[in-house]
Amino acid sequence: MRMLLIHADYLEYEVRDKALKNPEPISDEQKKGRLDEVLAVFISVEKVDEANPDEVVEKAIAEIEDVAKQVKAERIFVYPFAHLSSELAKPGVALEILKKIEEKLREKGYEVKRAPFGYYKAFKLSCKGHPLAELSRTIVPEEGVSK
Ligand SMILES: NCC(=O)N[C@H]1[C@@H](O)[C@H](n2cnc3c(N)ncnc32)O[C@@H]1CO
Repeated sequence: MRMLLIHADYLEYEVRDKALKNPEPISDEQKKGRLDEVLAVFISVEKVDEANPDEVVEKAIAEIEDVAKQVKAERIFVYPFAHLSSELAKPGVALEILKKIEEKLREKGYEVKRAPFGYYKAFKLSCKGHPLAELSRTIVPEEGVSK
């Protein structure tokens, strides 16, 4: 799994077109979304993650929470982003992993939104620009090392 974490004044998106034949079904309300004072987490789920999805979810949560605490972010935007890797996991597995990350972060008390899966989306992002505002992490299952 590859993650790009951006601490932002806001992130807003608007769904444009389908990027998959069968994208995630969404309500009209989910076609647009915005969070202010947010840690935006752009995530590419990778083929290697298919070996142990639950472990990858746990490691991702740990990394995201570590950064959220450092930048004092209470809101997290989980953003499916297929552009951080050339070894992408199958859509079905990727969506399940992203949903679990969303659910577990919410259980930990964060306000969480997840952008719709399987669509092209317009988005606006206002990065805060402080030293910890732009970070990346790589997560692999089993003995993998998070960077
Ligand atoms: N920016 C627009 C976009 O990325 N759209 C992507 C994601 O929403 C989603 N997607 C498919 N596979 C994956 C994956 N392995 N990891 C994350 N998202 C995925 O499906 C779209 C087409 O790849």
